[in-house]
Amino acid sequence: MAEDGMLLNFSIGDNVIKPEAKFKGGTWRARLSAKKRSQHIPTGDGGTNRRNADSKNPNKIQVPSTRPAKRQKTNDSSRGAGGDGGHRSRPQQKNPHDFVSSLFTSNPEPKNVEEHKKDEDLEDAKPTNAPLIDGIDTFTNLGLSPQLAAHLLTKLELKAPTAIQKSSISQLLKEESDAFIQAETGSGKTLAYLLPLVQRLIDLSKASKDAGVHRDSGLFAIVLAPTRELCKQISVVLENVLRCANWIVAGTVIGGEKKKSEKARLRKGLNILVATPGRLADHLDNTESLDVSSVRWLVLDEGDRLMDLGFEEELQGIVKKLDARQRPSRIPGVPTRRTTILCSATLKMNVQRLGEISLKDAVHIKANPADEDVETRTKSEADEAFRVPAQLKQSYAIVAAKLRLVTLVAYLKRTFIRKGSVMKAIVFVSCADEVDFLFEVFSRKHGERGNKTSDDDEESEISEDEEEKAKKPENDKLAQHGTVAPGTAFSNPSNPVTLHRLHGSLPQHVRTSTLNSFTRSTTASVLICTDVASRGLDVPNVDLVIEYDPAFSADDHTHRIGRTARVGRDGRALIFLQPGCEENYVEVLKRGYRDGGKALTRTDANEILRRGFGGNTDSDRKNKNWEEKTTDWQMDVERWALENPQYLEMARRAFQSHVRAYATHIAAERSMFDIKQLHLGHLAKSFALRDRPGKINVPGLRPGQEETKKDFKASRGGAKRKAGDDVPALRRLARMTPRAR
Ligand SMILES: Nc1ncnc2c1ncn2[C@@H]1O[C@H](COP(=O)(O)OP(=O)(O)OP(=O)(O)O)[C@@H](O)[C@H]1O
Repeated sequence: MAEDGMLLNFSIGDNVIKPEAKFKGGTWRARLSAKKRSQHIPTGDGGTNRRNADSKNPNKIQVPSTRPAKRQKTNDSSRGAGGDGGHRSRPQQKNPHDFVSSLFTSNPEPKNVEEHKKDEDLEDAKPTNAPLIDGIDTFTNLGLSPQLAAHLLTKLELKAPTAIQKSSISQLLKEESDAFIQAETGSGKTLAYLLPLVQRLIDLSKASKDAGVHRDSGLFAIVLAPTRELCKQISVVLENVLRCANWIVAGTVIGGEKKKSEKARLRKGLNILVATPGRLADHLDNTESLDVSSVRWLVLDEGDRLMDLGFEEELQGIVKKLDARQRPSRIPGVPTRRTTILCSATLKMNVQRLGEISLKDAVHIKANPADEDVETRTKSEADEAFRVPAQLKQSYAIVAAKLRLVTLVAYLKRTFIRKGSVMKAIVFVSCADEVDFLFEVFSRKHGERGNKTSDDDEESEISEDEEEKAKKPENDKLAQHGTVAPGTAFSNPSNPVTLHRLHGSLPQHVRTSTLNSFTRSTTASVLICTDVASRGLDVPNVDLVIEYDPAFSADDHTHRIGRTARVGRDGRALIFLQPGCEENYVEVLKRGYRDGGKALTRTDANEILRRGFGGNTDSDRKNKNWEEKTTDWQMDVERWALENPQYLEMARRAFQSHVRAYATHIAAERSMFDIKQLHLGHLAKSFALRDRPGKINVPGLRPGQEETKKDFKASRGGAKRKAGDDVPALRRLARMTPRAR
């Protein structure tokens, strides 16, 4: 049943039916309280005592409430979990099971009622990031050597270039000018800059027959990327391409391993270096054997992100050192000036600032030169312009704060109901603590539960199946690290799902192996992660991206959903928005499409719950069984948290970090993600909390503002700034602990 425990307990005979007594005499107040006492309306101690007495009565029966419960009540606080910040005193409850769920009451309604377009009603849009299979455009036509083109075809199975590869290969092979490469996510931008680069080095080898190009010839190109994961990925693509020109040597310096081994690699000699800016800056200062005098190509992959993460100063330093140390090369054919290439799906005009550091008269390379020209649009239009692959089906669900967790689990249950329909899904959240919390909730073992639900017997089969799977040697280590586990919350006997978690606070080797495990997985898998996995990562077969917490900026959103619908494949994305100001974000989502957002649909939040927790029949719909089942699931998670102190602490931390992270949406979007509009009590419920944790150090919050401001100032003063922290103070604050990526 939906209610967890009793609403009213009373012994039969004494209390059930009683003739209504008449009260005469005394003041009206005395008459009223005598009447209330006779009707068992608890007043002060008397009520509590009666309840206690009744709870000991073996004849007690449970009577469901006829009145909808308005607010949750907890046994450990006088503050309402409804989150009104009030301090009304409530009778103390002795038992955590004496609790009334308010999951479906007092939820705000969406302000915009929109016509529901169904996914099936949408026409499939033609992919905009697929290879050009018209037969006219081939890698050889674009100027790549037959040897390299043959290698791409036979060894890497790349039959034709994508549109951005077509534009950039021809441009970068024939001209020395700096360039911005801007194209949708998953359109093959990595090869768009690597192929011309490798071709130029192959050409150099041919031009200098005597000396040839080998590892001692000098470092000719540096590729910088913001994260280690991305650097590793770029380096794998590069190694694969270089298998047809194995005299050209590439290497990485990205940190996370001993500097000594990186130094040894640099000393041996490299022709192409892939690096993170911080680590490269370090080696430029401290590693004598790193000779950059011959560097003629500098690529800044995810150039806008490099700016975002506050790498600006480091980049400026790197560029200055490259300029100062540049010397004429002894290898014939090496260009005299250095070419800088910036690359991203969301390159906007603000990146010109980065351009001013290092780019001169840069050419803007776009996938389709006939596309509307950025230069011809106004600055604000250009700033707003970001495109998502046309075949990507995006939807949004307006989900009330209290219903967020149950809606997520319902959606995932439904997604994985049948084997094979969805292979991999990524769930993005705003902070590391929330990743950890959701991972625990969704991989709960039965021993850790509170009360058993009727579904448990069915689920125990899944659990055994899943445990078998987790025994696989490759997952063993990760299971020990606690980053891979059976996703018990949405697995079913015919389709066990493996759960992964990833964020920036995990040790690097765990991050790498968790990501590898998810990438290589050939069975149903879910990755819960922060934005550490949003940029550039190329994981095959991601069918679905869920933005459980909206991204901190529209750009980040573009990159997140870009993990699906890559190189012409289909993909779906769902974003959770709360009723109220967040609904305005739909307009931002629409801007990502050329057609004004026809491929953007609204998914009904109740429908998600009904399909996840109930059935599809009309009677299911009518009798609202799904509401009870949903409430049971929620109550079960709440009990699990209540009964396990470490999980309760985890839930509280996740809630607090989430609220802090919420305050760090970019200024331009803060009116849509307004922290003052957050209903903290309701939100607590989606963290399995019956009461909202008391103190959250976020400026701008309603209760305890003075105290909050003090805390904010204190933490700002005392904060140690980490590399990669952002410039605005608020974002820095949020990154100190909660939003480690
Ligand atoms: N010409 C091609 N034909 C088929 N597949 C390709 C081609 N070029 C690249 N790919 C594949 O497309 C995938 C995406 O490439 P890549 O990661 O370079 O995209 P991207 O545009 O950089 O995406 P993001 O903006 O998300 O970083 C990779 O798996 C790559 O192997």
